[in-house]
Amino acid sequence: GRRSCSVEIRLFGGQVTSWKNDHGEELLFVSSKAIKPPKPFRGGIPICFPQFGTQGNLEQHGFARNRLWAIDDNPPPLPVNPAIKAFVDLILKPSEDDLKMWPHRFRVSLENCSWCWWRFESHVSNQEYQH
Ligand SMILES: O=P(O)(O)OC[C@H]1O[C@@H](O)[C@H](O)[C@@H](O)[C@@H]1O
Repeated sequence: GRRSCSVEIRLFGGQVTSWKNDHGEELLFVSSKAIKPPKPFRGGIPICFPQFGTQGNLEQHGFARNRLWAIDDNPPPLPVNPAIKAFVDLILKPSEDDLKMWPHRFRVSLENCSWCWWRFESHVSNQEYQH
C-alpha cells in the first residue's frame, strides 16, 4: 500500500529527529556522532534556548536541548481538519536547578501547526508573573 509521511520527536531536547516523506525517504540530517544522552542529539531540528552557540554563559546552544521535555496534556485546540491524523505538543519549563543557573521562569513549546501536521512552531513565553 501507499506509505505515509512520518516524523519522530524526542522528549530529550524536544527535538524533531526524523521526518520521512511518503516515499519513506529521510529529509533531515542526523549525525552518527554524539546522539545519546547526556550529549545533545546532533541533527534534526534542535531548539537552541535560552542562548545560541556560545553567545551567553550557559552551555553551547543553551540547556533546552539537554532536558527531558513533557507532552503538553492541555494543548491549544486545533481547528477541525480531517487531514490531521496525529499531532503532539511538547513543553519545557525550568527546574529549580535551571532557575539557579538562569533565573527566569519560562515556558517553551513545540507545537504542531493546525493546517499541516508535520509543520512545527516553537513558542517562548515569559512566566515570571504567572505563578
Ligand atoms: O556540536 P554541537 O554542540 O551539537 O553544536 C553544533 C554546531 O553548532 C554550531 O552553531 C557551531 O558553530 C558548531 O561549532 C557546532 O558544531
